[in-house]
Amino acid sequence: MERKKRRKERKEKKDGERKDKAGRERKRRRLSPPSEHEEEEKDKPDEDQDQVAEADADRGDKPAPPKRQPTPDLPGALPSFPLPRRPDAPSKLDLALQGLDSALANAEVVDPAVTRSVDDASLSEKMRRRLKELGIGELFAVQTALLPFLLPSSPAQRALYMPYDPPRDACVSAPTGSGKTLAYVIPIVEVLASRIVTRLRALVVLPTRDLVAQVRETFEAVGKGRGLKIATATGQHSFAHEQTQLMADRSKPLLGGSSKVDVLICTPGRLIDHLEGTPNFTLQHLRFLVIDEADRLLAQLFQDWLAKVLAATRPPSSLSSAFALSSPSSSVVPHADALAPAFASLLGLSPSSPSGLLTEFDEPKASSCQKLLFSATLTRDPGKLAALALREPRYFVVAGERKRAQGAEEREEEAGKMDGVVDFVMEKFSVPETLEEHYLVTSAAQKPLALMYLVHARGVGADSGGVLVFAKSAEAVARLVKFVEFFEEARVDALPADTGRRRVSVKAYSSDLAPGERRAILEGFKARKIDMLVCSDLVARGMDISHVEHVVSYDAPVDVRKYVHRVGRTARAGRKGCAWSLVEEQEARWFKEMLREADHLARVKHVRVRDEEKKWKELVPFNEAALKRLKETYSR
Ligand SMILES: Nc1ncnc2c1ncn2[C@@H]1O[C@H](COP(=O)(O)OP(=O)(O)OP(=O)(O)O)[C@@H](O)[C@H]1O
Repeated sequence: MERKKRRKERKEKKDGERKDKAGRERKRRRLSPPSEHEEEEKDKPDEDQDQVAEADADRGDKPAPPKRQPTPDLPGALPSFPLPRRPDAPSKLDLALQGLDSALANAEVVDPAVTRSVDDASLSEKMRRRLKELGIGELFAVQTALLPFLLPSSPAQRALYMPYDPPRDACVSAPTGSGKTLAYVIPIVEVLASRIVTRLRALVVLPTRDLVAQVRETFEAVGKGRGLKIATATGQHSFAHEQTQLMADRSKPLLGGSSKVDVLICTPGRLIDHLEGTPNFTLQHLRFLVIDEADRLLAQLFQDWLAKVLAATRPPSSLSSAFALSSPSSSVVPHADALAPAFASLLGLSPSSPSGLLTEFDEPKASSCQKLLFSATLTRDPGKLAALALREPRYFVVAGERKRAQGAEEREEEAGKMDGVVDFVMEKFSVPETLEEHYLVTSAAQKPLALMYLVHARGVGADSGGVLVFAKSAEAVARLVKFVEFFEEARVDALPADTGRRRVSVKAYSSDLAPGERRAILEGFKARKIDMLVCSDLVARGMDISHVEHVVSYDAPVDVRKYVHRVGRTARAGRKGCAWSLVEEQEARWFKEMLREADHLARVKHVRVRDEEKKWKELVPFNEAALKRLKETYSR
């Protein structure tokens, strides 16, 4: 009884407290106006709530504070100010194009499928004939786009000097193997073929000696029979030898310089050596300055090479500074021979013949040098491009078919066209359409076996054309070559004597080798005497070996540019090719992230290999034998 009574008292007390609280709340509501929050909750339509939720999801952070509503206008009251609105987030396109050079925003996006018959291009009869002799009947997309720009139909715009209407510069971004070399070689040969006197009129700068040799071959092939003199300067020969090859007259200072060659193909280091140390070496007559693999060269600013080269193409401020670089004895009055028009003012500046009269020499004239930048991964870094002081540059972007097709589905045609620019600006590089890409995740210990599995179970190399294998360093290259040799010995020894016992022949190609050795190995590989070339990133850029069907990144590339250049050694000039990346387990996340950021992951197939697969198991004993021998060799 007593307990029941206490329970009843407790219940009555609680009810009383609850009533008091509700009463206090009612009173508070009567006294104060409804809060903004409450009002909004009441009035907000469902749509609005959805939008807020979407915006929150977009930002991926805490829910936004509720929106304030404008106070309703009361009769006779002043109109209320509109409440501030959160601006819409800028689109990917707006962000990418922000602060961008208008020339780049207006880049010409070229469809890689576009071609043009050599007969329809505005080329000389001699050039058409020569191209056909070389088996070139159709111009590729980058050539189709660039030729009308570099070879306008008006003869005045093909002139060697254009002091009053200088040519515009160009930046060209096109996939690996798309024919960028011919896109500049053909116009240069066509324009220079009209020259009477030999002057240094075209300078092509490349990052490696091997590329210099390759581009020289192209110039010689295309320019055959046109009388142009072509030379290289890479430091492979002595400086004195190069000087004799390049210079016609070094005995007396000549204002117009002297040259035995029309076209010079060189590496930047040796170019600076000649600018600074070869008397009468001048760039004043340059009509073309080509910087191929431009992003790599612009990143190599040793010796400040670019600033010096650009300065040498422009008229100097004084006669003495004109000769400061190549002639230490500036007191000697140079002979006034054929100066380039832009440099003609130097005569008026001559300290020995001060001229008070205004003549044609005093008319301002621009340098006729047209700068042309090429790369499959061209930089869009405004700082680096600004250093080039480009003249009204035109941008040409050969955009991947796949990216354009996707764009066309989703966006307007114009926006689809912008895709190429956006991809270029955002460093999402195109690879050839004919390229198939794969990656395999493996443990570090099983990587050598994974390589040999690709060779013997997936048709990579040997019987299917050449295979290029990239390793991370010269040392890694040497080691891998030894492993493959030991593996092949063990495999072939296990075969019955009547099976032909053909081994995969393998060679190293790295910076450890002398240039002559490298050339011989490359020739052997091109002649298919070598099946597998194991190399460092030395050949990743620009090297054109047409029969390479497979590229294997034995060590994963460190960035997406390296990836693009490595895989681009195959699937060139419209041929098919396969790229394989062996990725160690601990690198897999990073590798995929790298490709995802470049919008490229979806294109690269993940290949899975099971340990119990028959072919894999068959190769295990050879792998073990090779590793054992490798260990013995390196522990000696
Ligand atoms: N119009 C053409 N017809 C047939 N073959 C061509 C044509 N243009 C170029 N080629 C061939 O295509 C191959 C690749 O050309 P090139 O080396 O110029 O490519 P690239 O764009 O400079 O590549 P990378 O970026 O890797 O340096 C070469 O073997 C070249 O001879």
